[in-house]
Amino acid sequence: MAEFTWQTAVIKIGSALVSPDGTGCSIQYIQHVARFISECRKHNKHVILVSSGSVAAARGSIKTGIKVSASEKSAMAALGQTKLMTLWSTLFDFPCAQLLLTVDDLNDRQRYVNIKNTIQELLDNGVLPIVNENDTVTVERSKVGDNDNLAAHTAIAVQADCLLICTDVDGLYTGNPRTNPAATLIPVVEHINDEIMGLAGGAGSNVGTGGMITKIQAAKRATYSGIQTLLVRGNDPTTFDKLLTGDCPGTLFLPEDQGNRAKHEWIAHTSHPKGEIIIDHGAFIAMTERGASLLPAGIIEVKGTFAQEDAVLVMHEGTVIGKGISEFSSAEIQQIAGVKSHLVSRILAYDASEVVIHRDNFVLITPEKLTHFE
Ligand SMILES: Nc1ncnc2c1ncn2[C@@H]1O[C@H](COP(=O)(O)OP(=O)(O)O)[C@@H](O)[C@H]1O
Ligand SMILES: N[C@@H](CCC(=O)OP(=O)(O)O)C(=O)O
Repeated sequence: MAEFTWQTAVIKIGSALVSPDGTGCSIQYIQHVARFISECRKHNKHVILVSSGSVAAARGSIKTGIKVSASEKSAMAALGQTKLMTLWSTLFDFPCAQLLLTVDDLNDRQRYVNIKNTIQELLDNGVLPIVNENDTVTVERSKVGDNDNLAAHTAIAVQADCLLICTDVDGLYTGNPRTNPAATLIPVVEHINDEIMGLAGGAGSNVGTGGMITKIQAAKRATYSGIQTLLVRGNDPTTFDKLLTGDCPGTLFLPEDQGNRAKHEWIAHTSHPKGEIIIDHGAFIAMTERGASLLPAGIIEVKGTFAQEDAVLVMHEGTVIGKGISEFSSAEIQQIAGVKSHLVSRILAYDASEVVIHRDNFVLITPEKLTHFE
């Protein structure tokens, strides 16, 4: 069994653990998770909980058709979230706080920073942050869609050093253990490649949403950002006894790359680009070989409509070379594209930055990496 240590963990609990029979919510399994969280906090570790189960908790309380409509599901989420928070609160002798997030919150730089600061403030005050997707307001296009990936985004935002995903199987198997008795548990994954992605099937219960696919996606997102990710069986109390002794049961996904900064992680993995800036060859060489910032003189064209501080793609000869935070809106860039930096303030009639994308707000991205995180 591998060993692992951590200081700040995001712990994700699936619906199957919150609602073992798919209707309502029960402390049957989550009491063990709560005991683990309380023990960790006594050892000065920071924990953020991402809890699924609001929809399952309300099943049977909202009249629905055979096929649950979007509004029925939203109503269930709204009602069930209250049940969920109440249940968790009864299991701790410290306060809990509710954070309901959407993908728009994570993609907007200002809101993302606010989420990070809010969680830090709660942790500093001894409060347990409990996160869920805001299913009441999200529509398909704005959903993270599953709490596995939401937990990974949260771990990146708070710069956690561990993502712990608790589910109803021992870990990642070579096939779905429910349907393939020959499937064996994989204790350690050093690199998440297509073969590993191919092992995952869908949800194992009628309450789960993400299945193993979203767990591996989440593990890839987190490990790309230097965050070790552990997938364990959360409905077995001995799992948490082992974790408390530093053992790690289940499947440990090793971090890919230490040292990424939180901003670069957000730029590369979480932000959704709102437009494109097409640059000339001189700017391409400067940015890819000399680590330079993007100056207005190197801009040929701007596409899309975006505001200052939005994430944008940087393009050269039809190829994405990276993502960055723009210091200017698309309208302003239309005015300053191709001009020398010392003329920018005169053209825009205010004391403006002389760079369009500062190097610290830019991440070179290969097309493969970009594809993965779209
Ligand atoms: N390769 C695999 N290894 C382990 N479990 C798998 C695999 N492929 C599919 N599964 C299924 O994924 C399920 C866990 O995902 P899910 O039902 O969404 O649980 P949760 O509610 O915890 O998110 C397991 O119960 C199992 O049936
Ligand atoms: N936001 C949803 C959770 C969706 C979800 O990801 O569920 P699961 O796959 O069980 O972790 C809810 O609270 O029901």
